[in-house]
Amino acid sequence: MAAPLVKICGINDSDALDATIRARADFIGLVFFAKSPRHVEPDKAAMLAARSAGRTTIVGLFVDPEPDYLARVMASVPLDRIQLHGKETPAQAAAIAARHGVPVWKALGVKKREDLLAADAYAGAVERVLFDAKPPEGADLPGGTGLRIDWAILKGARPAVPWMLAGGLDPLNVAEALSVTGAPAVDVSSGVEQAPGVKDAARIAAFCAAARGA
Ligand SMILES: O=C(O)c1ccccc1N[C@@H]1O[C@H](COP(=O)(O)O)[C@@H](O)[C@H]1O
Repeated sequence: MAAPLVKICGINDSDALDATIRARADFIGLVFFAKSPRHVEPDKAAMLAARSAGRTTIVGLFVDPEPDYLARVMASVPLDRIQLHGKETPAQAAAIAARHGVPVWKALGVKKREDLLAADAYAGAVERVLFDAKPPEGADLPGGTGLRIDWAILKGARPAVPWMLAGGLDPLNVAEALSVTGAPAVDVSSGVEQAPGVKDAARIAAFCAAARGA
């Protein structure tokens, strides 16, 4: 089986970026959501993108973005992918991809097996869906919380769109998560931090190694 693709999300400073590039992560995520402890302003994001100098693929994470805000970020930060982590419909996701000429990923909250069916509606609209744990009702953050999906739900899952596993992954559990679910790609944020919004270089390296060794 091919090595899984790895995304490290919530990169917000040069040290974290450099650690992620050293660990050869396939994707880095920049969070554009003011309520997140990982939020980056567009000018800082542009600096991080320039520093990465094409050595990784940059994913911009948005939650139900206002069109003007998304356009402002896209004008100053060379994002390779747009990840939508709110309640965006397939039509909205397709419109964002068309308007900005960038493939879109759509995060879907999963608590039970039927939740996986939501992926099918995004076929043709997005490049990839991202299965994340469903946040509790009324939660401030729709992701980046360390909550985990019951991986057994994903056993044998064959969504109509390429997919990625997220939610509560860390260096110690990612190999088991991959082995139970067969996920082709994984995404982590809080599991490679020493405090909310503060990435840990050793945990980033350990996560990438564990995912590739799985
Ligand atoms: O990382 C954030 O702060 C964030 C904010 C709003 C929506 C999503 C966010 N992160 C994404 O959430 C999942 C799971 O994160 P974790 O590993 O459980 O902390 C992941 O896809 C992040 O990209």
